[in-house]
This record gives sequence, C-alpha cells and structure tokens, in this order.
Amino acid sequence: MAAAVTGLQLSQIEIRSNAAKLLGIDAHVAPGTVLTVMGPSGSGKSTLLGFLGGFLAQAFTASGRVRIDGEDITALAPQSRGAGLLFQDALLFPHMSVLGNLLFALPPTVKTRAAREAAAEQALTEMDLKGFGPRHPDTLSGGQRARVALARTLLSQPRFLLLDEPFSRLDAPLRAQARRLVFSEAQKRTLPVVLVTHDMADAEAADGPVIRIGTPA
Ligand SMILES: Nc1ncnc2c1ncn2[C@@H]1O[C@H](COP(=O)(O)OP(=O)(O)OP(=O)(O)O)[C@@H](O)[C@H]1O
Repeated sequence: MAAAVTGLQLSQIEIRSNAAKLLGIDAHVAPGTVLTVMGPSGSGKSTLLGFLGGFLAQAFTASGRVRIDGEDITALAPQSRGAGLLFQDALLFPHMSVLGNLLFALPPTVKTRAAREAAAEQALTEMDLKGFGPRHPDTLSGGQRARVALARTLLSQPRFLLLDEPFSRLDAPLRAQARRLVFSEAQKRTLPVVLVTHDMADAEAADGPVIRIGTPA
C-alpha cells in the first residue's frame, strides 16, 4: 500500500449555492506550511474554510474530499476533524477568565486538574502572557486577545489550522508580530495551515502557495 500523503489534501472541491457558485480546488498543504487563499469579497473564501472545518452553511452543497495525513475527514463532524480555528475576532468567552478560556479548549485526554492548569500556564508563558490567567478578555489589548486566541487554538491539539483573516483587526506592527507567531508555531508543530486573507503582506509572510478564487457571487 502506498504511504499516506502527510499534511492536508484538498481534492476536487466544488461548492455551490443557488447563486450558482462554484469552486474547483485541488491543493496539498504540507505539514508546517501555509496555503493562502485570496479572492474578492464574496468569492467564497470563508465558505471554503467552512467546508474544510465541517461547518458549511446549509445553503451550500459541496463535493470533493478533504484528507489529513491520508485520513479522509470529509464526512466527520467538526469536532472530530482536528481543525484549529482562528477568526478575525478572537471570540473569547467574555464571562470566563483567560485561564478559563484556555482550560475550556483542552481536550478531555488531559485529565487531571494539575495537568490541565500546567498546560494552560505553559501556553500563556509561550505567548508571553505569563500572569494573565486571572484577567478577563475585555481587560486585554487586541494583540493580547489575539495571542490568547492562538494559545487556545493550539491547546485544542489541532491537526491543521484554518485561519480566516486572523490579523486584520490588528494594527500593522502587531499584525506583523502576530503572523510571525502563528506561522512559527505552525512550523514548530508541523501543522498545515489554510489562511484566508485580503492582505498581500500576509501572503508574502506565509511564504507558501497562493490560490486565488473566483469572482464575487
Ligand atoms: N449562510 C449562508 N447562506 C447563504 N449564502 C451565504 C451564506 N454565507 C455566505 N453566503 C454567500 O456565499 C458567498 C461567499 O461568501 P463568503 O463569506 O465565503 O465570501 P468571502 O470570500 O469569505 O468574502 P469576504 O472576503 O467578504 O469575507 C457570498 O455571496 C455570500 O453572500
């Protein structure tokens, strides 16, 4: 039997809605590398991420296969795919502390309270947020929130990352810092990444293949 292809493989993906939208996507995202998806507003970039993550809106029908390290995950529920998500908004739970947000993301395989807290504290240290555990998200700066969101995503032990304009709310210096952090973490953890962005600087920093999709629906 042939060895499984590592990384994320997208095969013959097509997505349609009543507006006769159609994408034909074939791509291989090697571990630790970034596939950047660009295209005009409304061309279907977020929709593509929804298909990869298993949360495609009901208005769409889709075909094609998604594989991670050779495993076909196309029919799996979102929580079983191993997708780590980062969006434009950090989407932290406002009623929980930073530590609470991180603990919530940890998979149940990390069992004891001590092990869970140690993992969360280590993630905070790695994101240069030591001591931020008791704070609430609304007391953080945008850049700090973005780092908590990244820590939370990584703690969920994803097999690949889906990023939807994750840097666009940050100002230029923070954006550069955040993208370096995300890409270096992905590389360190050998995670394939699909990045949706409008920003050419993101694409350049990602230093990987770029696909440009469609015209606006
Ligand atoms: N839940 C939905 N139901 C019906 N149509 C939708 C739904 N979500 C998105 N669409 C439509 O599908 C098309 C693609 O939307 P999508 O959000 O994927 O675009 P995008 O390329 O990510 O745009 P942007 O750059 O503005 O975020 C748009 O025409 C949009 O109006």
